Order: sequence, then C-alpha cells, then structure tokens
Amino acid sequence: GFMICEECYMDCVAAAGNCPGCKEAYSAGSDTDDSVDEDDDDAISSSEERDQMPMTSMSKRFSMVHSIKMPMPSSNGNGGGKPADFDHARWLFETKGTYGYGNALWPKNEHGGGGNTAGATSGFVGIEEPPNFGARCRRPLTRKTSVSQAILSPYRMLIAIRLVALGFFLAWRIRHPNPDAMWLWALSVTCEVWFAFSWLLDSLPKLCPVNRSCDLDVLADRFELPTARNPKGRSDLPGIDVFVSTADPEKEPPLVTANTILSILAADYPVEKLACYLSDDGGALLTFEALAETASFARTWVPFCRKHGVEPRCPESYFGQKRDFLKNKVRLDFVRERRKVKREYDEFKVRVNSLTEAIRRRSDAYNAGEELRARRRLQEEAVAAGGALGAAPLAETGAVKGTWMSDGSQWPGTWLTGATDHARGDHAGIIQAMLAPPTSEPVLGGVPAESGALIDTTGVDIRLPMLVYVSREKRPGYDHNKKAGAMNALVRTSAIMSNGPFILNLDCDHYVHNSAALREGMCYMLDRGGDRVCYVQFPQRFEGIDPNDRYANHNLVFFDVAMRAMDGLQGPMYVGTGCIFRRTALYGFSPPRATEHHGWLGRKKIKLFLRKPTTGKKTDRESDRRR
Ligand SMILES: O=c1ccn([C@@H]2O[C@H](COP(=O)(O)OP(=O)(O)O[C@H]3O[C@H](CO)[C@@H](O)[C@H](O)[C@H]3O)[C@@H](O)[C@H]2O)c(=O)[nH]1
Ligand SMILES: [Mn+2]
Repeated sequence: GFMICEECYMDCVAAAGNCPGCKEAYSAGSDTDDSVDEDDDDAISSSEERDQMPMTSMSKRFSMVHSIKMPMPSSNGNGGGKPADFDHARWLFETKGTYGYGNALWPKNEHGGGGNTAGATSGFVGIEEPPNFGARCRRPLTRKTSVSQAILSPYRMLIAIRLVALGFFLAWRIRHPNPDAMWLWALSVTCEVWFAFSWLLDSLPKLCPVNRSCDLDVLADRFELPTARNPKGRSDLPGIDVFVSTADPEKEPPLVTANTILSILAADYPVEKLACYLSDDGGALLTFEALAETASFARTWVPFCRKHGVEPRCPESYFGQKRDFLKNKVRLDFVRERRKVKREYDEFKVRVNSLTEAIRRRSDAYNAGEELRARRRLQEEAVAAGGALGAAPLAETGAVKGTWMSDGSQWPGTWLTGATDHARGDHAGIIQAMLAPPTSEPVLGGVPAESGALIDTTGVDIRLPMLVYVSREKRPGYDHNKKAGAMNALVRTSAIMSNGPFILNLDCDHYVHNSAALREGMCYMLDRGGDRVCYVQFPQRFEGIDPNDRYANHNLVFFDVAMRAMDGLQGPMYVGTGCIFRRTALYGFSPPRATEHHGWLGRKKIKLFLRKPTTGKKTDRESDRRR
C-alpha cells in the first residue's frame, strides 16, 4: 500500500471516487488497501463494469486512442456504445507475434497481401483481443511521492523572503536615481530588474518538486506471469529499440562505443524484445569492425553478466571498480570465470585497439595489388597500341586508394584517403545486422567442453539481442542534421527491422549503469495513464571527473533539483540522450492538451484536464445507482 491522509481517503470513499494510487474505483465495504489483491473475481467484475461506463476523460483526450479504437471490431459492434478507458498497455504486447499499437501490423490471415482497400480492413480482423494485464495485478507500477515538507517549507520560505527583499531593493533603487550619472543608473536598474525577473522564472518552477518510484515486482507480476493464453510465462513486455549514436572514431574511441553496446546487450530485459542499433555518422570501417568484435565478445560477456548478476554491465566500469567485487557473490565458479572473462576482455581491448593498424595494412596491401594490376593493364594497352613506350611511364594509373574490408571488397563508407563517394558527408548508406534477431524461446548454454563457450553457461540463456550497424547515406549539398538526422534515420530503419513500440537513445559514451533501467522506464510507460507519457528521461551520471566536484560537473542541481521540480509542473525536459520515447509520439501525433481552444481566436476554451475529475465521479455515481 501507500500513504494516504485520512481526509483524502474519506473524500475518495464518500464520493465513490478512484484510489489516488492505483487510479481504480474503491470497492464497497473495504477499509484497507489490502482489499486490492483480495481476489481476482472482484477485479474482473469491476473491469467489466468499466467497459460499460461512458467514455471517461482519459479516452476523450486522445485523438490517437480514437484512431486505434475505430477499427476494433470486437467492442460493441460498429460505433454506438463507446468503449471505456482504453488500456493502452494491452496493445503493446507481442508474445504471440501479433504486433499491436505502435507496431507495424502483420495480419495473420494471408489475404491482407492485396495491399489496397481490402488489406486495410482485413488487417485488423486478423488480430485477436489482447490480454488484460491490469486484471492480473492491480497494484500501481509507479508512485509519486512529494518531497518532505521539512525540506520544502524552508526552501519556499527562503524564496518568499528573497522575493520580498528583492522587491524592497528594486523599489529603493528606482526611487533613488543618481542625478550625476542618469544613463549609468538607468542601465544598471534595467539590468537588475532583468536579473530579478530571470531569477524569478528560475525559482518559481522549483516550488513543488516530486519524487517518483517504480515497482519492478508489479511489472513482473503483470507482464511475466504464466497465464492461460501464455502458459510458459514468456514476457509480454513491449519491445524496445536502443539507438546509439557515434560520429567520429577518432574523437569517440570505438572502445567506448563498444562498452556502451555491451551494457545494452547485457541489460535485464527480455532478449527477443530488445534491439540495438548503432548509428555511425563517420561511416568508418573501424567502427564497423569494432562492432563486429563487440558482437563476438558479447557472446561471453552477456551470459557472464546474466549468470552472476554482475553490475554495472559495462565491462570497463565493472573491471575498473574499486570496491570488493566478491561482495554478495556466492557461486563458487565466480572467481574463476571472472578471471577468464577479464582476460578475454583485455584481449578484446587489444584486438579493438589494433584494428586501426590492421585496416590500414590490409588496405595498403589491397591497394598495392590493385595498382600493380592497373599498371600492368596500362602497359599491356600500351604494348597493344604499339610504340609510344615511355611516353606515359609508370605515372598515373588513376587508381584511388580505397579502404578494404576483410572479405576483400571495398568498404562502401568513408575511406582513409577521401575520395568521391567515399568521403565524410559523401557516402552510401550501410545497414548490417551484426547479431541476428534471437529466437523467441530461450536457448540455454552448456558446459564449455560441449558449447565451446569460455565459461560454463549451463542453465543460462545465451541468446543475444539483435544488433545492427547503420550508417545513413550522406551527400554533399544535403544537410545531414547531425545527431537529430541520425536519430531520424534510426527511427525509420528500426521501424522496418524490429519496430519496438519504445525507443531509448544513448550517446556512444553513455552506458546503461543499472541493468534494470529499461524495466523501470517501462513501469512509467505501462502504468495506468501511462499512455499520456511521451518520454521518460533518465538522469545522467558522470564518471572520471573530480570526486569533490569543485566545478559542479555532476550537474546535480540540474538533474536532481530542476528536473524533479519540472516534473511537478509539466514534466522534465528532454536532455538529448538517455531518454525512452514512445514510438508513436515521434510519429507526429499532437500532444495531449489541458485545454482545447476553439472558436474565434481560440476564445472558446474547453478544459479537458481537470485536477478533480468531476465528470468521472458523476459517471461513477450513476453507475452506482444503476447497481
Ligand atoms: O554528426 C553527428 C554529430 C554528433 N553525433 C552524436 O551526437 C552525440 C552528442 O554529440 P557530442 O558532440 O558528444 O555532444 P555533447 O555536448 O557531448 O552532448 C550533449 O549535448 C547534445 C546536444 O547539444 C545532446 O544531443 C547530447 O545527447 C548530449 O549528451 C554523440 O553521440 C555523437 O556521436 C552524431 O551522431 N552525428
Ligand atoms: Mn558527448
């Protein structure tokens, strides 16, 4: 349960309102929160009730919800009664391979292939009714807790005092002009008023910060327990596509990118629901080959993390940790396997470091061969033409020095020596899947002797998420729009390849520190009312900077104060990285609005977003009476 003050509780019960925690209607005759998980029958009956209720404020707010609901054949025939509270989470699951809301729709029956009018309608017919996850476990996934009054009240007092003092000061300044230097006085008063105003803008939003927490157990209960339609308890969590951007292998070393990728591949999330995309704006063969090395090292690293619950799952940070790595480790083979994996990681590092040289040497060899061949051809032509020997000696063969892949073909991206079609900002697009999408059933490893693995993976799932290398096409004269352009390209690429309903983006130097982070993000997205959440921003924490933080590099004020405070207002802002997006939110739906403006110059306002859902209460009471 959670804390609720007596007044609010009486208020809710008296008005037959909703529980502020789980947003469910209170059932009659219950006086404690425990009644929530009393029995399942109760849950089902009340959710059926909800289905008969008129459209609630929630569903009214969303154009998106309407567009999804329209083609739903199962609810109430065609139109007529409006289905109630749209449980968005039900449409995100993929256990049975039916792709729902936010995903491409792959109709089960074949006749959708026609493509034109017939395809549009039959697509929805093939979809069966999604499961009702909310009925399984009714506890809320997330909680909002306010910051304690002991901290907040003095802070608010301080702001009030400063505001008053500021008022007095400015009044005094304005009333006491300096007649000897009027322009100086006017200028400084203007500046002071401006600074006071900007301080006010900065302080007011900080008046009501909120804390949030999420409950991973509830998430597992809701989406990962076996049910009749999902007897093996395969995870019903929605897919997440993780985007990593890198631009220049010189400035952003491939090893750093590799660590980020490894932390994503090892994240604690259903493997078949996770996909990782690396966008390489440098179009560099070095990044490509480093990613291939990373994929092969991941075969050791990821099962190791899963088996021993290693944290953080970025090898560089894990092996660099100062604290005792044996803490809470009970498996006897841990020490031996850690030593093996550490050794393997060191070798992996050396392999990645040597790639630059290897690529250069390989390219030189191929280029020399090419040149030799070209020269011979020239000579033969000259001989065939007869005479004029020595007129055009060994000089121009016209061969450009290419960069070569290990399979003996030319790299389509940028070359070490720039050439047209192979330079920065002028190269073809490349998409290469480094790790194929995993099977939907777990694949368990075995003892090293049989499986050929480095460590004993008996009983450990050894599947790896899909990993894709993407370098979008760039041409001179077309602005590639840097990271934003890269993200756009990845949104499109991933829509075709995995099409997860959620997207997490990370810079190449931002690894996932907490392996449960993706699950935590999903708590916010899948909670009741979560369909109003477009994105969940994670805070950034920094490593390798001054521990005393003399220069405020940790950005604590921003991430721990300002963002929480903005959360209390309308929500934190997107800081450009480490953010889970709802895919459809990126596809250009208008955001939900508190007030809709109609009429001449938007003068007619319709409030859609009331603090106290009075309309909701009324309908509740009506349904009560009907009962
Ligand atoms: O043409 C480009 C240029 C940059 N990037 C990537 O963009 C990210 C951020 O670029 P960086 O130069 O590292 O900027 P920072 O100032 O370190 O980044 C912060 O500020 C940026 C906005 O200014 C945000 O986009 C970042 O997420 C945020 O971490 C990196 O992963 C780059 O690889 C590209 O993908 N393509
Ligand atoms: Mn950066």
